[in-house]
Amino acid sequence: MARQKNPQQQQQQQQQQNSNEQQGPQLVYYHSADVTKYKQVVDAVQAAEAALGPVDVLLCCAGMAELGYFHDCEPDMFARQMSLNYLGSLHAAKAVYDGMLGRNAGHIVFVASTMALMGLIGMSAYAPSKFAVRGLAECLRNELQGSKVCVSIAYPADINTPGYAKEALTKPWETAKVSEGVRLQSPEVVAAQLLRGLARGEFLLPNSSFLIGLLQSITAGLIPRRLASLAWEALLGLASPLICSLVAAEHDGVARQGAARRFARLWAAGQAAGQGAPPPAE
Ligand SMILES: CCCCCCCCCCCCCCCC(=O)[C@@H](N)CO
Repeated sequence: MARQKNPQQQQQQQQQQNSNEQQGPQLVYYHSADVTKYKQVVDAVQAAEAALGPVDVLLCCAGMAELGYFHDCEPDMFARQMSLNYLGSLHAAKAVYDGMLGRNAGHIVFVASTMALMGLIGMSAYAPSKFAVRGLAECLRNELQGSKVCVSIAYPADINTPGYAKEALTKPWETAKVSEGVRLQSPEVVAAQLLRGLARGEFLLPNSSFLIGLLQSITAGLIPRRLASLAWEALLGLASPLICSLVAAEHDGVARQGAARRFARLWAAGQAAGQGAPPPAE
């Protein structure tokens, strides 16, 4: 947890900011916590606020991806993903929310994923946990109208981190193949892009991948737009049904290629039990 200046309150805090800079280097405080446990998150926020003062910007970026074919995933895995990726973000937001409203200042930033905008083979536990983060962010965005607390969300694609290396170990080849279409991003580039959007106070943060930026525009939904985005989206709207059909057809083609191998065990079991139709020929 690091304390950052709230872009919306820049002017108000400029004086304090200046005096902070005069006093010396930026202060950094950390306190590790398991975000799946609400009490631990509350304790971490309290400790951080005691050390540095009230939270101006909350960045909810704790998360992890557990990938695999739906039939290989234990029911517990779905609960774990919801607990970490969704409830983890919820707990952090909840822990700072009343304080931010009390001060009528603050910024809550959710780091979701491209997988909050679309579904993909191998992502049946992970994607819904990120869709849930989007749902929460959109609810809070609307609910916070009339206050000076604001909400933003980012939908980054694959980022080159230790977590990414770890998820590769269980990533179905179809998932890997489809993800190849979007370049692996460096954490620095993603973070810099996110901060640029934050400084502009936008709900939908910009994406460092052009393609995912397009997907963000196409799937932006019921949120307000700037005039410039309206014009761009209206144009894009003409082409997007075609673009989406082509991309989906590409993804479905990859999934079909793997079906015989992916479902071999289940189909064999069905046939052995005398229930199954023979697997469709390729
Ligand atoms: C205009 C439309 C273009 C659409 C192109 C879509 C291509 C799909 C790319 C999937 C990328 C996967 C990102 C997952 C990131 C993540 O959170 C992972 N680290 C978790 O596994």
